[in-house]
This record gives sequence, C-alpha cells and structure tokens, in this order.
Amino acid sequence: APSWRGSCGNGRTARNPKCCVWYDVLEDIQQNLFEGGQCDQEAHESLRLTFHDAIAFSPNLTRHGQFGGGGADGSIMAFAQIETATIANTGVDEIVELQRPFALKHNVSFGDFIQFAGAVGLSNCVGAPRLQFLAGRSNISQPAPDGLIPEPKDSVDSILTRMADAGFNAAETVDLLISHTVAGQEHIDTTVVGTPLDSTPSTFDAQFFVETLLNGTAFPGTGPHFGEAESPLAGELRLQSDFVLARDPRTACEWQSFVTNRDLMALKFQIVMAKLAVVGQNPFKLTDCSEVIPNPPAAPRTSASRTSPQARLSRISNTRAPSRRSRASALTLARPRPLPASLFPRNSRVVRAATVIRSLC
Ligand code: HEM
Ligand SMILES: [Ca+2]
Repeated sequence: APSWRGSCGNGRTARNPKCCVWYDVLEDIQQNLFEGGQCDQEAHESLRLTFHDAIAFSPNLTRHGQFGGGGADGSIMAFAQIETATIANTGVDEIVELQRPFALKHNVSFGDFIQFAGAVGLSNCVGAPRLQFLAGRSNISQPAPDGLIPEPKDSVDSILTRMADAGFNAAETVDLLISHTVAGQEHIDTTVVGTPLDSTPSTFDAQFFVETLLNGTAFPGTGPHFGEAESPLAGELRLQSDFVLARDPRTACEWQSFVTNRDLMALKFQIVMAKLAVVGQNPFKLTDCSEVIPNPPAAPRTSASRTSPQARLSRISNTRAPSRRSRASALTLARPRPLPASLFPRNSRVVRAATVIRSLC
C-alpha cells in the first residue's frame, strides 16, 4: 500500500512515485497528440484503440489449447504489422503509429499507454466521465489471434457470443457502445471520411442512443457498404451492428435506458471501461494512477436541446472544425418510457419520418 505522497516536480504530486511519469505523458499527449486537449479524431481513435487491444482475449481459444490473446497488453502496438492487417482493425494502424513514439519516448509499456491515451482523450470530451487508470502492465506480449474483434457486419448472436467469451454480458456490451457517442467513421464509406455516428461527436451525451433508434432513411455517402445501415440524418453514418443491437430484445432495454438518463450512462461507461482496461491483467498487481486523468468539462444541465440534430450535423460538415463544443442535450426527462416526443424537434423533417421503438422493454 502506497504511503508515499510526494512531489513529482513542477508542483505536481502523486500518491505513488510510479505515477509521476504519467504527468509527463499527459502534458506531452495533450499538446502533441490531442491538439491542446481536444475531443478530436485522435481522441476518438484512441478510445477505439483501448477496445481493439483489450478485447482480443479468449478463454474459449485457451480451452482448446490455442493462445487466446493477452487482452489489454499492448500487443496491437507491439505487433501492429500483424494485428492491424486484419479487417476488424482497418484504420487502427493510423492511431497506433501516432501513439507509439510517445510510449517509447516516456519508456512506458504499450498496454499502459493505450489505456492511458484512451482515458485522457475521453477526458477532453464535454460531459464525459473520468475513467480509472491503472499502470504497470508488462511490455511483453504475443500477437493476438485474428477473429476476436467484433465487426459492424456481425449478427447480435455473434457479437454477444464473442463479448461473453471475453467476459462481458449483453448489458455490458451496450455499456461499451456508449463510446460511439464520441465517434466517427473513415473506413466504412471512404467517400464521406469523418462522418460521425451521432450528431454530437465531440460531446459525451445520449444523442447516439436517440439517433440509433430513429428510422433510417438514407446513406450519407455512396452506401450501402458492408456493415452499414441507413441512417436517419444526412451526414451521419449508422453501423449495422449498432442498428441491430438497438433493436434486439437482449440489448434494447439497456440501450433505451440511456436515452433519458445521461448520468447513468456516464456512470456505466466509467464502470465498464475500468473492466475493459484490465482484460487479461491482474488489477491487484497494477498501481492506481487515476489521479493523473484530468477532470472532463461538465455537461451543461439543460433540458433537451432545441437545436435539431440535423442542424448540428450540417454545421459539423460545413465547418469541419474538429471539436466545436456544441451544447450537450442533457436528456433529463422524467418518464423513462416511451421515449418522449419532445426529444425530437417537431419542425424537423427527420422527426416526422422517425418512428421510435416503444415496445421492446
Ligand atoms: C460491437 C462492437 C463494435 C463494433 C462492431 C464497432 C465498430 C466500429 C466501426 C466500424 C467504427 C468506424 C471505424 C472507421 O471506419 O474508422 C467504429 C468507430 C469507433 N468505435 Fe467502435 N465498434 C464496437 C465497439 C466499440 C467499443 C467497445 C469502443 C470503445 C470502448 C468503440 C469505440 C469506437 C470509437 C471511439 C470510434 C470512433 C473512431 C473515430 O472517430 O476515428 N467501439 N466502431
Ligand atoms: Ca455525442
């Protein structure tokens, strides 16, 4: 148990001297990876990378005498040429190559660095929870086997089976997909690079869960592509996997629960990310350096935004500003179900076309 409480230099203190190095990493990546602390594309990709490293862990393969992957062990960075060549990891090589020099420069393990960068990147997003960060993962790993990362074309059965193998039940799988509130795509439809998965990709809010429940009406680019479903808003892309998970009886209730409870959503993400970050690791051998993770900017306590999602999206695509800190629509509405019509602005064409699933829970 750490009794040391001391200076890390520059007026910074930590409970454990092992945490000091992370202040240097923090300063460096906020300036030089996240453009001065933005919830930008690098922040989004860093969050995605935490998943792609960690989820490659399969007790099922191990039971069959094969190597099942080491989980959150940094293998995706150590063996990037092998791991990022797979279909599920399309595009992940970019953030791995951007991150690696920082890990080498500060002499921290790849597994630690990936989880740290994900937590710091998320802390730049308005309304995000502050994630736990444990340090001390070994830097020795083996290449993870292919086939362990869910793909957007996969069925709910296949996704839930894979996630269960790695230790996550159906509700926790939905909790992990809260990440898609700060997300875009570049590799599903390459003609509309940067298309977000919800109308507020720089804000950690419930828009993703609202918008994935609307009726899809069109593709944002030249779709359909493999793993893509029709989206309800121009300039937004919907993954097929998000479409089916939002509507499956095993996952729909957890999905809908977030629409009217942003705080619950933030809490569940914090909890499930703490679990994801130590897949394949012994958390009791790691050191808690969470104090280094910055406090994210708070979400404004407003009722549902009056601005229509479509208007927000048009602004995003017109300006291409990486992180216009749009006002969060904190969905603090009283009744949990059915989804209140007031969430959807009446004068929007989108909304007239939208039918919200009301019967699954
Ligand atoms: C069923 C599981 C999942 C599937 C099938 C899936 C699939 C995808 C796909 C296809 C993209 C677009 C990538 C691109 O074209 O550039 C994406 C983006 C993203 N995913 Fe997921 N994902 C899943 C779960 C997760 C989880 C658990 C996390 C994190 C905890 C996550 C975080 C992200 C983020 C942050 C992005 C945005 C990346 C960016 O903007 O560059 N995803 N996901
Ligand atoms: Ca959002």
